[in-house]
Amino acid sequence: MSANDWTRGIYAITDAVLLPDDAQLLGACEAALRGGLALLQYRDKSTDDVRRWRQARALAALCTEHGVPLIVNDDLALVRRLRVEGFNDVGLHLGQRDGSLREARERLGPDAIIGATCHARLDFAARAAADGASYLAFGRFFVSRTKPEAPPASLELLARAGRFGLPRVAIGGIDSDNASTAHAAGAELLAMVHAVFGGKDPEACVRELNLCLKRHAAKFIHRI
Ligand SMILES: Cc1ncc(COP(=O)(O)OP(=O)(O)O)c(N)n1
Ligand SMILES: Cc1nc(C(=O)O)sc1CCOP(=O)(O)O
Ligand SMILES: [Mg+2]
Repeated sequence: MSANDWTRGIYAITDAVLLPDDAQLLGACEAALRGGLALLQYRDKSTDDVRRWRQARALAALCTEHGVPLIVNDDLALVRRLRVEGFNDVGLHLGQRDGSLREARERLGPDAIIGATCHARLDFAARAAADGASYLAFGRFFVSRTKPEAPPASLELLARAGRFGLPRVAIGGIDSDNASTAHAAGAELLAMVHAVFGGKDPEACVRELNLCLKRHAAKFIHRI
């Protein structure tokens, strides 16, 4: 099991354009992990199965060293293969068109982390929660450089999504300027691609994001 609490904090997502080869991918992810991630997602939309397996396996080993769960985007078969190899902390993220969450839960068992994209829809969130999701992802909340075409969502949705009792992920254009706003609106996890992997220093960037969250939490505690 992972040593850290994965249910709150910074959730970094890889990008094959920003990190085009193994050395860049692993170097940037190791730096981000040193900065203090709650979760790392391997997101590679290519059909290069050999590369996807090699990279996912290397990331799973890296995440195990840091006690942070690796989440694989879209690909249940890849997650199952990694878990057979002993990477028991590897989980899955599914969008609305990525197959049945209920079936993924049956195949991966009760302990696997399985996340669901809910866009701006509480009905999607209700179904995902009933089907066994571990977290619910909403967005996009801001202008996204990685996925500008993702449907927009407004922050007030996050408070209403609290009724499901699952960690809420905010995604889409999150950065150090707006992270505390999304956190204040109810997101326990802040997912981002460009803010972490679009710059030169993922470690410093994740440290700064964690500081933003800490400062925000301290302000809140001070007020009550
Ligand atoms: C944490 C998180 N939230 C949302 C998504 C988007 O998933 P999806 O809608 O399936 O789109 P793709 O990422 O597959 O293009 C995500 N990957 N992670
Ligand atoms: C993969 C993805 N899904 C989104 C959604 O809204 O469902 S937004 C997004 C991209 C997030 O990247 P960035 O932090 O660079 O905006
Ligand atoms: Mg998907």
